[in-house]
This record gives sequence, structure tokens and C-alpha cells, in this order.
Amino acid sequence: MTDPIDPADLAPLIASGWRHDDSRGALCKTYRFDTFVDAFGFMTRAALWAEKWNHHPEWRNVYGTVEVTLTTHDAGGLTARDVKLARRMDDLTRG
Ligand SMILES: C[C@H](O)[C@H](O)[C@H]1CNC2=NC(N)=NC(=O)C2=N1
Repeated sequence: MTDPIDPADLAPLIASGWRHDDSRGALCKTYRFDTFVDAFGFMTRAALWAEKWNHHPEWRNVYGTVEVTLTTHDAGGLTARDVKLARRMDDLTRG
């Protein structure tokens, strides 16, 4: 698998609320915002990074909630690209 994941990279993500779904080879997290506009603004900013890095989330938005699943489709599981995007998504919520 190209860009193999370093298991040590998972610990800080788990600590910040990401869940490692080993069966799916994915990282999952639910972000909760005060408003739909805040949630969509987060998605917009994250989408720009996803497009820049050509690595895209699977996500679902309902009002202020954004459910995110990150996995590398080309690799059939988790890669460093997922860790990188997860970190950036968390950074975007820190203002
Ligand atoms: C050709 C392929 O679609 C591209 O290399 C990118 C697009 N975005 C992607 N996003 C994700 N999550 N996994 C991929 O393997 C992936 N591949």
C-alpha cells in the first residue's frame, strides 16, 4: 500500500475524537457546529484542501452535524493521506 499509515499517527487523532474503524480501514469523526452555516463553512474549507491534495472525504451533513469518514479508495484502506486530511480538518475547527 502506497503511503502506508504509521500507527503512531493514530493516537493523537483518537485523542481528538477520531474513531479507527479497522474493519473498514477508515477514520471516522462526527463534528458538531452551532449552526448549519458553520457546518457548511467547515465543509467548504475542508473541500478546498481535499481538492488541493486530491484526497476526498466521505461525509454527511445534517444541520450542524458533519459525519466524516476518511479512507483511501485507491488503496482499499487507511493511508497517510487520510491522516493528513484528518489533521487538517481538526486544524480548521481550531479557528
Ligand atoms: C483517480 C482517483 O480518483 C484520485 O487519485 C483520487 C481522488 N480522491 C480520492 N479520495 C480518496 N479518499 N481516496 C482516493 O483513493 C482518491 N483518489
